[in-house]
Amino acid sequence: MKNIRIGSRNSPLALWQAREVARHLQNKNYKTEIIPIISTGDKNLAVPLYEMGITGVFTKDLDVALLENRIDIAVHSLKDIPTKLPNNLSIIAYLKRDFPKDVLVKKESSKNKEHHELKIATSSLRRRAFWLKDFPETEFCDIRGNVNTRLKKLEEQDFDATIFSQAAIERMKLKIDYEELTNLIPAPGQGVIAVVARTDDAEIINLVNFINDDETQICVETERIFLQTMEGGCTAPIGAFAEIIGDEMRFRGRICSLDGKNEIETDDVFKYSSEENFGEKIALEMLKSGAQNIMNDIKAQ
Ligand SMILES: NCc1[nH]cc(CCC(=O)O)c1CC(=O)O
Repeated sequence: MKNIRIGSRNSPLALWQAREVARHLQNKNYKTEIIPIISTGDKNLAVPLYEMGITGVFTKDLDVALLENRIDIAVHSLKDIPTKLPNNLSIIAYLKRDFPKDVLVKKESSKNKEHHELKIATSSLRRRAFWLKDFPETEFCDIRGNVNTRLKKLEEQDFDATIFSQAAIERMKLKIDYEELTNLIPAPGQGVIAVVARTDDAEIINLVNFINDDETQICVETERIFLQTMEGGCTAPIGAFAEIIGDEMRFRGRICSLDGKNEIETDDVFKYSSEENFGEKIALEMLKSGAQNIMNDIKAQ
């Protein structure tokens, strides 16, 4: 039987996610091999991602490995995958979403501080802007590195708290206290593990198909088309979260100016269909009702 070569970034979270995909495949008696690949985004930890000016810093090196046939599939956090993939690469499966939310982690000595008193370390434009909307006085600083590195910096450096994806903390089984941030709409695709392969590799596509979760796919494809329609190639604070409730979809989307002062938000419940993706329609309506102005301001800065 074919040995499936799984490419992964070298971080503990990425490797956990790759092993999760491997476990599904092994359950069906497929042989797997995990091949760690150091990504551009992991090599340069000094610069915030939004300043690197390129998308796909975490995925590019694995894309090349796929196209050079050094691996058969690449496993990624969906939110790290740009909305447009290189020619001949496609997302071929989404694992069931587990934890979509962001969480706040405070250091022990700051645990009694209120939200507006915190100095927060994050390099996410979205987390910063959305937080500033509710607590405009908050001080922020940049932080990079994997989850463990960021937790170590939290203990050692001069800030009170940082914001993580809950999925990261739960997958790594970290024993730390956190607070769920229900107001902070997650990044499109957050909390979802995705598998990328060569579009013309029918054998792998058929073989991996069984791990796809259909509900997750419908939700994240809506979120990602929303993102793609909104951003037009520029990094902005954009959140999107879709969930299926009965035979309806609830979709929450938000775009915010960098300082959190202007924002356009939507919270809709509608009958979804697998033929029509509502993400584009919702984004176009929001662009008309003010989101375009916010995007233009962000581009000008
Ligand atoms: N930006 C880095 C990143 N990309 C995916 C995850 C976690 C897994 C996920 O949310 O799917 C993280 C860490 C974080 O946001 O704290």
